[in-house]
Amino acid sequence: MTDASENKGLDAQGEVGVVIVAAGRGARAGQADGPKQYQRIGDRAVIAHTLEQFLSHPKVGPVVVAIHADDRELFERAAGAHAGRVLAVIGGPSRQASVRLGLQALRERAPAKVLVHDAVRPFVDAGLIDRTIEAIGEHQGALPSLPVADTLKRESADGMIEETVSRAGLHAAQTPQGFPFWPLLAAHEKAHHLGKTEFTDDAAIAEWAHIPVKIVTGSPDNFKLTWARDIAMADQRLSSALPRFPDIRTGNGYDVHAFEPGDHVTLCGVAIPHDRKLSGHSDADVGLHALTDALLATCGAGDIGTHFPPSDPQWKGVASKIFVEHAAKLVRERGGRIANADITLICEAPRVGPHREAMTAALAAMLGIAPERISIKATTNEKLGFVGRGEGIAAIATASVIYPGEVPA
Ligand SMILES: Nc1ccn([C@@H]2O[C@H](COP(=O)(O)OP(=O)(O)OP(=O)(O)O)[C@@H](O)[C@H]2O)c(=O)n1
Ligand SMILES: C[C@](O)(CO)[C@H](O)COP(=O)(O)O
Repeated sequence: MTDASENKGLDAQGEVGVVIVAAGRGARAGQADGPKQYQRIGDRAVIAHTLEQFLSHPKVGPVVVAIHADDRELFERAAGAHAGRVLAVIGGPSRQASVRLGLQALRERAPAKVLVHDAVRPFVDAGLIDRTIEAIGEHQGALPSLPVADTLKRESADGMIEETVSRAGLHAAQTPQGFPFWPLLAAHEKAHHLGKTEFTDDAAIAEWAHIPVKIVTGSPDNFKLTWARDIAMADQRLSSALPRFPDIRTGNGYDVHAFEPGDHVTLCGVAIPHDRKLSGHSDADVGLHALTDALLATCGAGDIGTHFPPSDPQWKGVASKIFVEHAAKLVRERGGRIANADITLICEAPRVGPHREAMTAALAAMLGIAPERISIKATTNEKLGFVGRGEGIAAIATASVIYPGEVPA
């Protein structure tokens, strides 16, 4: 459970505890693969978003989450690192029962105030939490709500309109609903003992127990995920905003091969007639070797020698295409998408220009990306050094890959 050290969890009147109810089955949302609080929206589960809002709030102290007995694993997986910062208790057969059990788990800690929130309202924000906490008095609860905007109709048993109901003074209730801790716990326990189980929110129990409740301004964003379409809408909203810190990685590679007697060189997958060949264990395609290293570098997967040791006879004379395709496969297995690849060949001869198009097409096929995402350039070394003396060919390569998720903080 979170602790209240260093003033965290304290407001002017004392500690603020939180009960998040997450034990429902989500029958109306009808998700086949688990209750709505564990559905993924954006990059995390609904409940992870909700927990984050409370756990990052400076006035929030101990947090209890009421979960269903069948959902322990789901909860721990969905809440991730947050799971260790809250107390998970088993909820009851109704929201009301889950709230009571959550409040009872806070009894020992006895915070001055308590907020009760639906796990399935992931768009609660710090301002709303603040407004609610501030409005809680020693003998008064606080309810965020919005005035009803639509005209209201009562339906008759035969599906016709029976009457138009005035919306004057009507509000749609949201959570978190805030209360002084002891009066709310007492009201819940009394209702339980009297078998009163009809309350759909805590403000209704407070009303029954004569605890005055003040309205604070809710937030239109703080909607409850009730139906499947609400989950889809929440996901769309978050996904369109993501990612804020996209995980774009760049890798580079460098390789050199010396000339030896022969009649062609293979560069970027294309055989080019020449008066010598490049020496090497494989086909010595220096451009593809540099690119293989660049791709592997984007996911920390070692280098070409790690995967294809020159000491291994099975790679003797093979086309270097298989090295690049292997590296691209490792990238894809990690969810990566290759954004572009850029190779510079450094040689006095042969001339690369006439083969550039064929090289680009070959690389596009190896990487499974569009040709315009590939750049192949060549330069001489101005007759300087080993390249300038025509002793061999060097290549440098850069690859950019976008991986799923965000760069961790
Ligand atoms: N026995 C229950 C029932 C509901 N809740 C929680 O109360 C919140 C609001 O309830 P609702 O939207 O009605 O959720 P469900 O009960 O899961 O939905 P449904 O009624 O469609 O089954 C949710 O966070 C839900 O997990 C709970 O903790 N315990
Ligand atoms: C608590 C609540 O979210 C306030 O609007 C609502 O009452 C929950 O009701 P439901 O019947 O469980 O959807």
